[in-house]
Amino acid sequence: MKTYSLTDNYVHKFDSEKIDIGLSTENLQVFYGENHAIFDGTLQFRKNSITAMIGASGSGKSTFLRCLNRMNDDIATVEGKIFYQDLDINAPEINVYEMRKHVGMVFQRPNPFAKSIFKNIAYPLQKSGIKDKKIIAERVEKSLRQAALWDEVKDDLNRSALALSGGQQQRLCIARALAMDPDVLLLDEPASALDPISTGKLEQALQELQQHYTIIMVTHSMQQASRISDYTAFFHMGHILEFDRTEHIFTRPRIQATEDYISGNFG
Ligand SMILES: Nc1ncnc2c1ncn2[C@@H]1O[C@H](COP(=O)(O)OP(=O)(O)OP(=O)(O)O)[C@@H](O)[C@H]1O
Repeated sequence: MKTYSLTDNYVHKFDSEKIDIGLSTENLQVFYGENHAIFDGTLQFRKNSITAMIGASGSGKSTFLRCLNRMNDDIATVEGKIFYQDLDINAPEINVYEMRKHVGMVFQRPNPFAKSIFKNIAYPLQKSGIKDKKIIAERVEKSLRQAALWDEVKDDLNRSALALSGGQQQRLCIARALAMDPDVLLLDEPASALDPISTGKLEQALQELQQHYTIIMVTHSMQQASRISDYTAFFHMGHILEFDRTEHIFTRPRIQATEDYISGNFG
């Protein structure tokens, strides 16, 4: 395996006076016991954009992503700051349940509830205190439309979600996250279990959503990152070695490790 400098990096910084930032991290460090998994993760995620996180297996992408809505609370020690609308989401006064309504997450494997399509979305809304049936029905429809699933399921919302295809289930999970009205959507390899047609539909849905959300996505597919993301962060051994506009990363990266990774000469 080639060795690369871990201090030679380029992380583009936005002028936050001019550019809206949906989420940002400062000096994020993550430890699993003795294992130092993330070193100094300082990154800004632009609003109304898709940011892809790429890098080899074990480079820390999922660890970083999971910190962004505190999914690592019980399994790792997280140091540094994560800001959502000027709030440090790790501050003691933050209600994690409320915070996750603003920063939603979709996992690698679709994980719908063993309930109807309608209830998959209605149930979390009811749990969050919304009782009005009309509002719930409107939210179900809106989020299914946003996830580009409505046309495929509208005729039978009482069908079991488990009877949907994997790709449909993943879009249902996106709809479920969107129904809570988040600003930020985190996705951990959302298409890894999907066939190319389902992946295409999912990517199309994400590109529509990008107009209204801050989307942050871990992907193993460099084609996917280059097709749909606006910005790309390249991770290596727990370090963010490069962060820039996706077109720069894929056409003229500044860091040797990035160039080797995207051209398949890595390791
Ligand atoms: N729950 C955990 N407990 C202990 N160590 C973990 C845990 N999750 C991840 N790690 C370690 O943290 C490091 C980063 O792993 P992480 O899963 O974040 O990488 P990744 O880039 O997302 O990898 P992949 O692409 O394979 O999903 C690795 O050394 C991994 O072994």
